[in-house]
Amino acid sequence: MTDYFATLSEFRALLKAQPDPDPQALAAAADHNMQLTKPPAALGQLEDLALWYRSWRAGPLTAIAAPQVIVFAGNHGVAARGVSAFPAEVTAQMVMNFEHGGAAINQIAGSVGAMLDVVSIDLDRPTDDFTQGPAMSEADFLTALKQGWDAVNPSADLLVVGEMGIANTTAAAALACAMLGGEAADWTGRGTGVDDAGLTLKTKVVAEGVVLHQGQGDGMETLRRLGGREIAAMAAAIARARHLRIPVILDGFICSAAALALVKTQDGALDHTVAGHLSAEGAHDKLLQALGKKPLLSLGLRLGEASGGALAIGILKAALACHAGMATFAQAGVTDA
Ligand SMILES: Cc1cc2ncn([C@H]3O[C@H](COP(=O)(O)O)[C@@H](O)[C@H]3O)c2cc1C
Ligand SMILES: O=C(O)c1cccnc1
Repeated sequence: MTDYFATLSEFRALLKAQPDPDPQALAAAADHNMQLTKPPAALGQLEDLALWYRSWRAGPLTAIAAPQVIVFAGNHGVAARGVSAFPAEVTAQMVMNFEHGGAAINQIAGSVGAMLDVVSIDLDRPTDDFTQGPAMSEADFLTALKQGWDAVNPSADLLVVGEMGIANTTAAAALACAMLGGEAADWTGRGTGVDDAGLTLKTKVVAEGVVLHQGQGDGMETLRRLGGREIAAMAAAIARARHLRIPVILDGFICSAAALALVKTQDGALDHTVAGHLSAEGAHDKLLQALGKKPLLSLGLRLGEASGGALAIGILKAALACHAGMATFAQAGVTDA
């Protein structure tokens, strides 16, 4: 199996040839789970998570030791339409903040013991305004996909991807609307906190983009037309993780829109992912329903930066710590039912 791509059709071919979960590892994990010192299913979803995780990472029973968080940053031409409560320069300023350890994601990643990588993609060159034409040329789109693919650390044992890009809730709403249908208003939320007039304008901009680009191709083509560099990179990183059998926790609304583009291109492309949290951004619940994912956490976050996904690393770590570290009934001398 080839593990790189020089063209978009090679990227699509890679998506088609992705590995599946290991049924033997899953059966062994289920058997082990039954022997642990607790009533059956008493750890609820933690047990499902452990079994799912082990089905992707066959091999010795171990705790999660090397989670990776990647924040991709990109700028959006559509920001010039006034769709964000903040100016576009904040994207680059926040990248500096990530590098100096001052953002929310620095603290959250640190608190769950994850390494944090920040990848800026052509911040000086915003994408084109998607209400005028495709956001990215094929060459720019391919470059962003490669940045995402390359950013995944092959020795990570869990991945969370997130983003920074002023105006990217507009791009994410347009992606969801184009791929899932409905009205622009169904998918457009307040992002960084636009007021009512801002929300009306933002909804109009989303509708214009969807009218221009809807039905022009598969998920990848929609991503090129309505997405952004950081959104494309997130999609490619999620795909690379599958290639490396690294389970992925999805973050909020924007990350979910990137994920949607993958699964609209290739059925099953998100089987190695779970939803970390439910974002307070308007349409995230509907988007997660479309992905068939139930969020692990619901804490009212509406930040992005991989923050909600990174918080859920703690849940997955605990699930695997129980699965790998608990004694069996036989080992502990506890009487089984
Ligand atoms: C200081 C600051 C830090 C952030 N961290 C993430 N975002 C989030 O807000 C942006 C999306 O919202 P919109 O579409 O309304 O621009 C993205 O950059 C996202 O990551 C931030 C936004 C700001 C202002
Ligand atoms: O859920 C998200 O990803 C989100 C919501 C609001 C602003 N930025 C990101």
